[in-house]
Amino acid sequence: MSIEIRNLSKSFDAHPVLRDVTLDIPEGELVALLGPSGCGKTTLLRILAGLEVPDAGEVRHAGEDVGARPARERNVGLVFQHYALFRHMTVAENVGFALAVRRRRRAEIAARVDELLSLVQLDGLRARYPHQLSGGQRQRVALARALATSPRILLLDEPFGALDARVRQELRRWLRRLHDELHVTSVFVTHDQEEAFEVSDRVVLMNAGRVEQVGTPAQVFEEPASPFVMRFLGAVNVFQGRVEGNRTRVNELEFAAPTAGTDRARANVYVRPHELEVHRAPVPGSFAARVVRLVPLGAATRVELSAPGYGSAVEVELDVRKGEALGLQPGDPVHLSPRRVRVFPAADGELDSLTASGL
Ligand SMILES: Nc1ncnc2c1ncn2[C@@H]1O[C@H](COP(=O)(O)OP(=O)(O)OP(=O)(O)O)[C@@H](O)[C@H]1O
Repeated sequence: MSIEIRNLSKSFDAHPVLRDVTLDIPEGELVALLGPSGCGKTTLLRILAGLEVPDAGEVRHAGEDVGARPARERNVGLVFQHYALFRHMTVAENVGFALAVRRRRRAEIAARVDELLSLVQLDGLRARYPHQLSGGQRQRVALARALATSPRILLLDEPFGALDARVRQELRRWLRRLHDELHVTSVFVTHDQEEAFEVSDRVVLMNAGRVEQVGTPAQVFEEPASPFVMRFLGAVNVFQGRVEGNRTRVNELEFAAPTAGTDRARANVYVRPHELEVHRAPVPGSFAARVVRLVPLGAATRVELSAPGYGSAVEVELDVRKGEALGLQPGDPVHLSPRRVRVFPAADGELDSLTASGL
């Protein structure tokens, strides 16, 4: 079932938490709401579920305004980070609970529970109690329970947030495969970029109650719409520039002018660490730097450098073989050339915060 969100706003104690949020989620898509803590992801999810009432705006399911429908009539499945299972019930009883409440026939419940337990690959654990399960298994039971009534929409709020890194990774892949099988329209809240990218068809980046950008993982990473998106999606170097005509100048280097807000005299040039090339000798478009530290990261090496005029903490990520070929050592003089940059107008006050962070 598709979800259309129109101009949603919500405040708590006069503090705006959602500001004019508009979003379309097509039928069968898995969308991740991604953003820093407090940006309003959970509030948006709770409004979709009917657990919270917006101050303004509309939520439609397949075109129908569901504002007046209470949560139990919205046919949505919910999985929360700590959506505790019933402790005194077995796995099978937990999964069948919603059907028992609806007074479905015993045989029907048993068949559906079998089907769901096999779907979440927990057939063998049906007689166990929640305290006899691992955290990952519990969340799979919670998901099976949420799916019991065949909801048309699945809402997941940091479902793997309390699990350790390896289990999280396994469950992400598992959830993605499950979604490919079921195609239930799903909204997944996370503050973890990797998780959002791995699981979802599209990512909704939220910041301070607003939607900053919506796109596929590749789109938001490759074409960030704002400095916020650029900074939120991984490490980035920021060089302060001056806009001169249709160029942005950073010391001796020139880049394109920002596409929006060109009335501003200052712009920031953003370069991802893997998009900076390291050379032993100067090349056109390069600037001088000195290696401070090398950090092995497995398949890549992080090189930390200082570059007068560019910053005392410039970061480069090198493929490990390229790093070996260059044979870098702390103290080595090198030259850096950006392979790809994004240029955004500098916001008021941004210069100060960048200066404070060491640039
Ligand atoms: N019932 C409530 N009463 C008052 N303030 C609330 C309530 N629910 C949420 N808030 C506030 O609204 C803001 C947004 O909260 P929300 O839980 O939606 O953010 P979030 O992006 O999901 O954050 P997190 O990732 O930390 O869960 C926060 O400042 C929070 O303190």
